[in-house]
Amino acid sequence: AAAPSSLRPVAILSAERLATADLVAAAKWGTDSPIDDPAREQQVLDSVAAQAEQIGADPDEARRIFRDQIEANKIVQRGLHRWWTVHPEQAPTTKPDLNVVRQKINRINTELVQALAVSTPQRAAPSCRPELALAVLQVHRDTHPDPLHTVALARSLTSVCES
Ligand SMILES: O=C(O)C(=O)C[C@]1(C(=O)O)C=C[C@@H](O)C=C1
Repeated sequence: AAAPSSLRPVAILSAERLATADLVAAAKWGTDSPIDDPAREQQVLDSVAAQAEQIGADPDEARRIFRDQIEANKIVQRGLHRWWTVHPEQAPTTKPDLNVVRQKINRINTELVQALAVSTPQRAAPSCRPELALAVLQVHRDTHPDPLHTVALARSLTSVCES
């Protein structure tokens, strides 16, 4: 069997980050908090750029990749809010604490910055796209995401391969 790809943790952590979108969507559902929170996005981007720099990775690349992660998160949140608008009986009945969810997102962000740094050579290689596609298929097989999360996972990874 082939050696496990260093891109696999990147795909797994991206899927874990997307799973938090369900919690964020539930936290914001029925409140005045909009899905788009530019101040929080800036905080996330500044933080991952600083963490990347600290471990000798490219901070601008971290910003680029996490912009995609955030866009993907919003795809899931918007999709769920639309779904719950049409099917109110399926809307969540308990509201997670957004600050607690953000602490979880922060932890995943740190792990993802590290996984991206480890996979720098693989991300620069011509084999990145097929390797990443395989990693996504493996995550898909292991986690059985719904179509919304599948689409969003692809969106979250668009800048991971450097060429
Ligand atoms: O923390 C939030 O409020 C989120 O919705 C999560 C998140 C993210 O992916 O980090 C996504 C959209 C917001 O604009 C800010 C941040």
